[in-house]
Amino acid sequence: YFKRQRRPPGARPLPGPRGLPFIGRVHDIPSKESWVKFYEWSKTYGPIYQMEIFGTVHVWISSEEVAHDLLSKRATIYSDRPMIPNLPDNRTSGDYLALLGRTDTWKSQRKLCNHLMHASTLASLHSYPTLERDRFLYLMCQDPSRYLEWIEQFTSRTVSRLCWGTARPAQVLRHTTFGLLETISPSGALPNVMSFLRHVPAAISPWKKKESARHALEDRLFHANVGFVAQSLAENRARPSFIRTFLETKNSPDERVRARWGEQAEAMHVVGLMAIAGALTIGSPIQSFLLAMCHYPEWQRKLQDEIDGVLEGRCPQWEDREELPLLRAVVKEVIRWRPPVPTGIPHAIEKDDVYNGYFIPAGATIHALEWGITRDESRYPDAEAFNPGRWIDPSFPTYREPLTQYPNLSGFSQFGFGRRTCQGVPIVEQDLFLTMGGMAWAFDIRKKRDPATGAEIPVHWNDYTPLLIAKPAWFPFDAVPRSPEKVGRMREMYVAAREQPGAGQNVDMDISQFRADLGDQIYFDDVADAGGGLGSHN
Ligand code: HEM
Repeated sequence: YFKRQRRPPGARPLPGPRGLPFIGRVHDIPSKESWVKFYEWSKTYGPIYQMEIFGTVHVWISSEEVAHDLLSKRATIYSDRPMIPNLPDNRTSGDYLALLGRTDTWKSQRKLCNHLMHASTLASLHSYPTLERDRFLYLMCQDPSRYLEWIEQFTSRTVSRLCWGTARPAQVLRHTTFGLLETISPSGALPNVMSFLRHVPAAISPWKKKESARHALEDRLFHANVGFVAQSLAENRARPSFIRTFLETKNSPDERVRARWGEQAEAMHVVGLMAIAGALTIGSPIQSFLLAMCHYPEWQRKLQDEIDGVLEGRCPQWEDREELPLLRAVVKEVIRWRPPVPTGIPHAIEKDDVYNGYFIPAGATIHALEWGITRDESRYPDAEAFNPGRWIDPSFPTYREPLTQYPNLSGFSQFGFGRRTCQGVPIVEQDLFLTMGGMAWAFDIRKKRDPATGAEIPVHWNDYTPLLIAKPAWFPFDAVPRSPEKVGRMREMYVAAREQPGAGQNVDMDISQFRADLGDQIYFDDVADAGGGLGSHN
């Protein structure tokens, strides 16, 4: 009744599936691949529809145009974030930039993040993704069946180096970060599904206990990392990193520069969030690339032809990007075909609004359904098919020139909308170009064959994990080195990468306190590079 009273005259409620009293529409949302169900509803109710879940209005958008109309053009009221029941202070605590409400803390953290990303293109951080890619290729060559472990090591080590100049914190970072994913995912910890459970007192809530232990460990890790960089800087041996850039700015003789970027504690959280985002997300498209190569060998051949033709046997480097448009198209198409954040990261609306005659109430949670957006047939004909050609063939609506520059990931819908767009795109772009290009250069990825019958062992098509960042379930495949010379070259690249500063020669960060804490709960990859491991978190 009150909701009806708030609705301006003439405005209609958005269409959408009806819910049950009190609980709303939760009973038939599947726990796996919920985004497919949300997309199916969009075919019945249109590109924007709503449903209620435990009293909260959720609006689902599966059109890029509508998402831009609301989240970008009306960003003044659509840039807040909803409260996460299992992390109720997410909007105010300042710990996680991406989850903050539209507060002053969010504004200053976003500015700092921009500054660090910009400054990093000037500093010599670019060597880290290449070094880690070289290590990754060698490990893949040793044992491709453990690809989940190698990919997680690649993403967390690369981002650790970018953030703190050392790969040592990578495994502890993995441990804390995958716990956070469960804490914040709508289908993760139970209070996010049944929001009333957040009122269970901390003393008896298993979810609150688990989250508080995880958070305490993460806090210690981030303090230790910043302490390590500060000490290295004082001893004049700090390697390039986001935190080093920040600390150097704080040492500026100009008082205004010193004041501009806030306090060290804030930078610690901003850089911590960058590390979390990098460790969590980038593995998804790397895994989806392997899946795509199993299903679309013809695109693997075309990609190899491009790399072999242009580079004459060399492994792709970041400097080669202008000359490899098909590789950039593959990177973009993998993200379109299997969106890493299929349900998007929700925004919240701060004031009542009317859009095309439909009422959207203040406080509603707004989801840009990335899965639906990538299935729009008018923009992506034959959307279910993996077709990198759509980015480089002029007959497709997504084609854009010049091919030395396009396709690229900048402004891609899969990185969000308006004032909350993803700030990590340059890192993603480089990591994916190097790993996907490196794998196409090094291996023939293909379905395994049964040794007894010779028949192909089937690989799933779309079996993805259910959390906020979706990854394909493990599948068997062969990664056959394309020549003995390439095996030798991979070994050389691996050895060269190990000899770089930061791989154990210089004085490096001491993580023994975490080793003592976590014992064999996690695997410290500096102990034995290619052995051990407790399985990935996928
Ligand atoms: C494949 C990799 C990635 C994907 C698909 C991705 C996607 C997204 C999406 C969908 C959002 C939400 C946008 C919105 O609310 O409209 C987001 C936010 C964000 N991402 Fe990424 N991201 C990726 C990697 C990264 C990396 C490596 C970083 C590291 C710096 C990063 C930093 C951020 C930050 C800081 C935000 C929050 C912005 C804000 O709330 O103001 N992301 N990302």
